[in-house]
Formats: sequence, C-alpha cells, structure tokens
Amino acid sequence: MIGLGSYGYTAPSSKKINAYDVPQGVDIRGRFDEEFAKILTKDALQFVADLQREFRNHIKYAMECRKEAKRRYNEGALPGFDPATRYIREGKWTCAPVPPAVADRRVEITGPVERKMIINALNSGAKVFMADFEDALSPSWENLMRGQINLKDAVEGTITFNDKARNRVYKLNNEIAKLFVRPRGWHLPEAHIFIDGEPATGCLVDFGLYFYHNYATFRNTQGQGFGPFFYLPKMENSREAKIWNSVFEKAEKMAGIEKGSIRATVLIETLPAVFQMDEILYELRDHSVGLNCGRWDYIFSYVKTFQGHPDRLLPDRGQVGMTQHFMRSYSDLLIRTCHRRGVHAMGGMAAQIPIRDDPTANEAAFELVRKDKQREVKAGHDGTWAAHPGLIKTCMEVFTNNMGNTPNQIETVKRDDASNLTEDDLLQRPRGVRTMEGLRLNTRVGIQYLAAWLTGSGSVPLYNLMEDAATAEISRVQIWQWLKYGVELDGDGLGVRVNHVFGRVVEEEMARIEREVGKEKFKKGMYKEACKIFTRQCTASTLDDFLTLDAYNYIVIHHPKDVSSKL
Ligand SMILES: CC(=O)SCCNC(=O)CCNC(=O)[C@H](O)C(C)(C)COP(=O)(O)OP(=O)(O)OC[C@H]1O[C@@H](n2cnc3c(N)ncnc32)[C@H](O)[C@@H]1OP(=O)(O)O
Ligand SMILES: O=CC(=O)O
Ligand SMILES: [Mg+2]
Repeated sequence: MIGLGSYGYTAPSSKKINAYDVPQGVDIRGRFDEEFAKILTKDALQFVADLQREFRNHIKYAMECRKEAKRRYNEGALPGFDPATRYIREGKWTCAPVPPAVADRRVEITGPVERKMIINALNSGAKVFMADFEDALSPSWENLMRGQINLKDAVEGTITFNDKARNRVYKLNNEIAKLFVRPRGWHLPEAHIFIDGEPATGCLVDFGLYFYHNYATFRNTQGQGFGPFFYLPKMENSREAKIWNSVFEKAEKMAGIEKGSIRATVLIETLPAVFQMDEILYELRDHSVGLNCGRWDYIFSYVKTFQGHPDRLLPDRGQVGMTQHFMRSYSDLLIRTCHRRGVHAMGGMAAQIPIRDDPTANEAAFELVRKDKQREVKAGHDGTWAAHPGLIKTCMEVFTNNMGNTPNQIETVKRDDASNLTEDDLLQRPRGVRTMEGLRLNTRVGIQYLAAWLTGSGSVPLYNLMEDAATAEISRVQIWQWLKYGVELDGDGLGVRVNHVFGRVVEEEMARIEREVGKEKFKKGMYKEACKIFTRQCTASTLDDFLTLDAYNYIVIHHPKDVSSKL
C-alpha cells in the first residue's frame, strides 16, 4: 500500500510519483518529502506498526482508567496511596544500577527538537540534553519529521546548521551533552500516520522512529553500551509505566540488544502519580534512571484532579512555587523514593530566562534560579533542569558547590525523614491570593502561547519567562476553575467576581497584546484564533483534559483526499 503526502502526487505526464513506501496497513497522510522518506522507511514504519498493534489495547485501557479515576475525583474522592500495592512500597528492591554514562546529570538542558537549538544544547556544557517532542514542541508534521532528521544527524555527529543571516555555521563540539529524548504523552494521537485505519499513538511514533534509526550508533558513541535514553511524560498510574516497560522490551528484542539497555526517567508531573512513585519505578526497574519533578504539569494536574472540588482553588499562578507545602512534600518524597531504589531524583525547571536589556532584572532572575537550585541540591536532588544555555553556569556552580566531585547524591542523601510524609502533606491546599493582575496575566500568556503553538513554536519567551505547554495549561485551567466557581478576586482589594469581568479582560488583553507585538505581527499571527480556542476552553462547562488536544486539530494537514483515488 502506498501513502501519499499532499505534495506527493506528481502529474502523470512527468511519470514520477513521489510516495512513501509503507508496510501493509500503514497510511501516511502528511506531506511527502524526500528527507522525511529517509526517516519513514518501510522497516521503521513496520516497527512503529508492530508497537501500535501490540500495545493499542493496553493504551486504550489505560486511558479508560484515567477517565474512571477522573470520575471518582469529580465525585469528591481524593487521590492517595493504593493499599493493593503496599507490598511494592514496603518491599526491599532496587532498580538496575545506573549506567556509568549518565551517573552525573547535575545539569540538564531541555529544548524542542529544533536544529539550531539541538546543536546549542549539546554544546552548552550541560551534562544532559533532553530533546523534546512534548511540552516544548508544537507537534506539526513538519516539526516532528524535521525533529527526527535532526536527532539522527545529532546522534551520527554530523548535524550542522548554517545561519545565513548571521553568516554563522553551527556544528558539534568535541564534548557534548548526553542525549535523552522525550516522546509525547500517551493521550496524543499522530493524525498524519494511520495504522489499520486509526491514527497512530503519538509517543509510539516518536519513540519508534527515533529508536529504530539511532539505537546502534547511540550505544556505540554516547551510551557506553547502554541506551538510548528517554524521558517519559505525564503518566498517572504505574500501569502506564508497565506499558512503557513492555515497549522497551519489545524494542530491545527487535534490536537484539540486552534487556535493560534502554533507560528512562519518568516525570512525576501528575498529582495521582505522586502516590505511585514506587510502583512506577518497580514496573520500570530494569529500565529506570530515576524520576523528575515536572513541577509545571504537576501544578496543572493539581487543578485538573480537583476540578470538582471548589474548596481547593489555586491562588495566582505566580504564587504556586516549590516552597508551597504540597510542592515541597512532593519533591522530598520523590528524592526519598528514588534514592531508596538506587536511581536519580531530578529537580525541575525554573521558568526564569536571561533578560538581555535590563541588568537589574537579569540579576534578579538569576538570583531566583540560584535559590531554586540551592533548595533542590540541599534537599538531595541529583541534578536539575535549565531552560536556557545562559543558565547552565549558574546551575552548575550551585550543584558543584554542594556535591563536589561526587556524580550524584543517591548514596549520600537518603531523606528517610520524608517517609513520614502523608497524603495530607501531598495534597495540602496552596496558600495565597487571587488578583485581577493574575487573571490578566493568565489570559495574556495563554493566548500568546497558543498563538505561537498554532504557528509552530512550542516554547516561547513571554514577559521574561519560559512558557511551554505545561505552563500555559496552568493559565488555562486556573481561569476555568475561577470561572466555574465564580471566584472573587480578593488579593487586590477590588473584590470583583471573575465571571463579571472575564469578557472585558479578554478584550483588553487582546488590545494590549496587539500593542505589544505590533499591528503587523498581530495581523499575520494567529492571535484571534488562539483567543477563540483559549476562551472557549476557559468557559467550557466541562474541563477539556488538554489544551493541545483541541488545538491539535488546527495543525493537522492531510494531503488532499482525492489524491489516492486519482491514481
Ligand atoms: C515545563 C517543561 O516541560 S520545561 C521543558 C520544556 N521547555 C523547554 O525546553 C524550554 C526551553 N527553552 C526555550 O525554548 C528557549 O530558551 C526560550 C523559548 C524560553 C527562549 O528562547 P529565545 O528567546 O530564543 O532565547 P534567546 O534569544 O535568549 O537565545 C539565545 C541563544 O540561546 C539559544 N537557546 C535558547 N534556549 C535554548 C535551549 N533551551 N537549548 C538550546 N539553545 C537554546 C538560542 O537558540 C540562541 O542561540 P544563538 O545565539 O546561537 O542564536
Ligand atoms: O515537564 C516538565 C514540567 O514541569 O511540566
Ligand atoms: Mg511537563
């Protein structure tokens, strides 16, 4: 069977048909490109199709379980530790030893799978680069396929980028960061690849194509016999980790490499998952290199999990930091859990980025990052995330000043005190106030982020902070929650109800965005569409699970329907 891209059909007179050569049951509906075809080979697609066929029912079941859990939380239940898996939490087991290649992960830079950024990130001096198909990437066909090409070139060491405007050629240094890849979450489809008549699962496409093309080279050049390495996002329950473990085993078998070669760090970034950390590590115990505090999605998940609980409304987004009791408890328990099981407890991302045109504000931003990293390393984290190459030195200094030459703190900081943390600690209501400025900022950031996402950028600087899908989600669900429960903005003495002002706030913030970005950019950009999608989601009677699921429909571009039938 042949799948055609939108530009894949060449008129019969030219006698040339450009098409992806696909295995039985696979249909490519994204644009044809000769470079993409080097990634979408028949064998690689066969591997993705094998994964899809073996795991699709497991994934569907896991997504149904998420819905069932949501129903229970909406009826008033609270997430908590599962009595049925107490034996795992109390058992004396450990994960497989950490591979030497990634023992030291004190600073990890993250970024989308964009060509120049990949080179900059690998050269940044960070120990690890997490290349992102997830929060930081708008998953258009072009971005995904180019991302795969870029990663293949990076693993092969041949990646270059020619910035003609600046007359600068980018290439890899001799010493580069170790590469981790973060595929999309389980919930996201890949609408440009159909398998047996259904869209493929996004993360199996990301994982499958990357693994297929790179495992051999990666293990030789980067992994010292291990790898490839992954980050796994947005899981809610250990049954989802079990699926990943089986995916890894199948991949290892296909490749003829030893079980336990592939390693992954799971982001604990949903509220239900904090009660499943041992269970997640247990399922992945042959393939784990730790857990990471994905703080931004975690805050988003707090709101989502408690969408039916009017007594748990969040204060302004800016006030929900890592020093709130529930956030600190989550980080402490994560460290204790990981170190008890012999793996890394990774910290998270401070949202501040360098501010070029204001030295005072820049120093203040660096100071916030410094403090955040100091808190992390002193608590016992083994490493942290940096959003920008300009922050690596600062993060590195903090971790090295505290850890010296030891590669991590797995053996030295056990945090047994955190074993006393209770469900109440992990769920404690965040303290703070809600303000008009908080509402305005959420609106302005949410709309601008979505406008960027719709035009291909999944991570952007806004008001001197890094914004990505996770931070934008907080803005969205916070407004939804405040509207749903008719919240009064109590923090600035105005005492107005959000419902009474939201319409006006949207209009005023759109006007402000237009002023800030300029009329030309505003007209050319997708701000109006973004505003429509964002406000629709904020005012929906039922909370959408993900901002990007609905928005994804706007970036799917299928080839014309009649192309195949013309042949
Ligand atoms: C919640 C989470 O999931 S966090 C993880 C997901 N989020 C991310 O990964 C965000 C990563 N960071 C970024 O995308 C960017 O830093 C942004 C969008 C926040 C800011 O980007 P910009 O405004 O372009 O940064 P700026 O103009 O200061 O960049 C300066 C240089 O650093 C490079 N750079 C900036 N951030 C990164 C990065 N994360 N990785 C590699 N290079 C980077 C730029 O490419 C640019 O390179 P150049 O000088 O060779 O042209
Ligand atoms: O992925 C990281 C997060 O904070 O969300
Ligand atoms: Mg996240």
